[in-house]
Amino acid sequence: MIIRQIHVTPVAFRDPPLLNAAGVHEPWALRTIVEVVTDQGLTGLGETYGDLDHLGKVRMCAQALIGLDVHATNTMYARISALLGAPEPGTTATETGTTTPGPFTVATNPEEETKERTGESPGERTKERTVDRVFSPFEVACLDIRGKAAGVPVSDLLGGRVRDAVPYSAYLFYKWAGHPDEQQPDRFGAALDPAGIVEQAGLLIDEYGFESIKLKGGVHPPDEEIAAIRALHEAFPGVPLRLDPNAAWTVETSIRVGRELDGVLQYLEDPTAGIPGMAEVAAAVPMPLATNMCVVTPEHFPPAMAATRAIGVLLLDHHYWGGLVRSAHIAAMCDAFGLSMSMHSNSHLGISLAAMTHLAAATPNLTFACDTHTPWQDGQDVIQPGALHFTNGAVPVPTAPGLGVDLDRDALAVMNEQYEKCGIVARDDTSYMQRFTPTFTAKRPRW
Ligand SMILES: O=C([O-])[C@@H](O)[C@@H](O)[C@H](O)[C@@H](O)C(=O)[O-]
Ligand SMILES: [Mg+2]
Repeated sequence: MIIRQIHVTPVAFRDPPLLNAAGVHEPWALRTIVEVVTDQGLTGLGETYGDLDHLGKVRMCAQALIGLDVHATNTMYARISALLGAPEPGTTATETGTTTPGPFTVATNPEEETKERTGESPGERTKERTVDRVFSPFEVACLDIRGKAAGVPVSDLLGGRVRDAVPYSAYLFYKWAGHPDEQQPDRFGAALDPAGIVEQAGLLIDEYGFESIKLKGGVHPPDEEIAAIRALHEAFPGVPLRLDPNAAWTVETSIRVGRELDGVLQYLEDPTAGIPGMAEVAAAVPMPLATNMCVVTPEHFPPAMAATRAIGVLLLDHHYWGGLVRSAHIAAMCDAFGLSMSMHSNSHLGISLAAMTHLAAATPNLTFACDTHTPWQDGQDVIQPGALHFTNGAVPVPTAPGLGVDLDRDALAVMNEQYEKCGIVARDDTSYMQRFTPTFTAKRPRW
């Protein structure tokens, strides 16, 4: 099964004004859709970030994969590494480099970003992180093809599903009623205080049946966010709750909030920046700490696990851990270290939701409900309707061959046109926020 063509299409879709520590979501979210076509006419789908710099890398690397067999993912990874100037897989990295925009709310330069995560000098593997992100959509597309050729779902290629449906959590955001320039509230309305957050939770739970709740924090002073969590606890007794301020707090603030929310939170996600700070907090609060910020590459495991454990829960994300098979290896590592697992999300479409669902279904130790931004897409998608749906907050694992989703070519064309017209080329929550609040800074820690 030789790769003959690869189509790389940037798309944009409407995104509500969701608030976070970095600012606010712009009116359009970007993604890149990858289609791999083989000599036998089989097509596989992948989805990744849409920022221009990343898109350029995906396009450049796509050319280098033509002529390879869809099983040759090691060769694909090596070719992408070489093109992006990363060290050969299996050798020691010696250079620092640039990173593509990824899953982190705050855009920092790579050196500061690494320092923040690990508390150490810039990691030497920044380029490998970029390789993982660029490689991921191609790997997913190849697995889609391999599943179609073998007549089995992707979850079977990952070891087989251990659950028939993957639970997701209601991912709540503080938000404005609508984008200020549009002067029209969106259907989700404003959520700026505990009552608004409880109302939003009610809406998402009614529509999707979610049985866990995550609140994106780091927006209001911590006491207001504690009040929102308490209000959720009261309104939805027994429903597991998580709070994620994206490292907007100092170690002291994190410890205070963690202690105040004893018995209320299932876990506290990235309260503070860096492994050393997280370790200090973890030692002083009653609940486990989770992360998608301070452990994002294998080299972060040893410092995160040393002495006092910095984290108890890892949020997996195949978009930056290098695809589905590499993510399964990370899950094995979590098992070895006794870490629990959940799944991280950014604004995404249905190809990603399908890939996330297959991965979570085939990962026995991923036992916490996963994050998803799906409700915020509000029905917009590049896949044909019907293949994925939520029942009691869970997505039944597709059983059709491959990912089990088909591209809606008309929708792809419309979303590509939206990309061309929307005028956004990279996610920038901070600058968008500063248009309305010029004094806003994404400085961390803020409280
Ligand atoms: O969509 C957002 O604003 C989130 O804050 C996202 O960018 C984060 O990467 C993410 O969901 C998280 O868990 O940190
Ligand atoms: Mg997070």
